[in-house]
Amino acid sequence: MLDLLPDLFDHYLDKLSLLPSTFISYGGESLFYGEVVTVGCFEDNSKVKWVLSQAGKGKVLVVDGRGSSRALLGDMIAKSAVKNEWEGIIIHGNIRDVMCMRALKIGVQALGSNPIKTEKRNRGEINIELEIAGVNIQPKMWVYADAHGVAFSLKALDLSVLNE
Ligand SMILES: O=C([O-])CC(=O)C(=O)O
Repeated sequence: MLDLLPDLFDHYLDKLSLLPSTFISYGGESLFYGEVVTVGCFEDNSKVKWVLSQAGKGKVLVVDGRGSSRALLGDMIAKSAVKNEWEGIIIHGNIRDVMCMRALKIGVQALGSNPIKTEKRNRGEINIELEIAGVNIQPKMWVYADAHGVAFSLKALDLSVLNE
């Protein structure tokens, strides 16, 4: 299965909030979903690095870069996320090492790329409520992503109905 969002919206239109931003899929997996973990940060990806060094099976990290221009994710941090079994990473901001990302078995979506990394000064917050492009995002919500974009739901949706 490579397309998820069209069927998901056919079944669950009222339960989903689609992010209006245009994300680019950079990871080796274009379709991914899971329970939301959040980070909010500005020009400092210390918390992104720390969170992705923890166990992530069934989870997707959603990062609000709050208008940061420097890269909030690179290949080393993404490799650590793969090792720790994260399903995916969604960055409302930029990433780097974009060609390496394609080889990694993980979903990565971001607004764009920037070759310069941030300064790690341990600033930023983990598991806070985010407001991205008018969509309220809370930890433990569920997120679904594919080439069509990124959509959130309050609870996990039953995907078995999509094959009916
Ligand atoms: O360390 C960083 O900020 C980003 C990076 O280059 C990597 O993850 O490889």
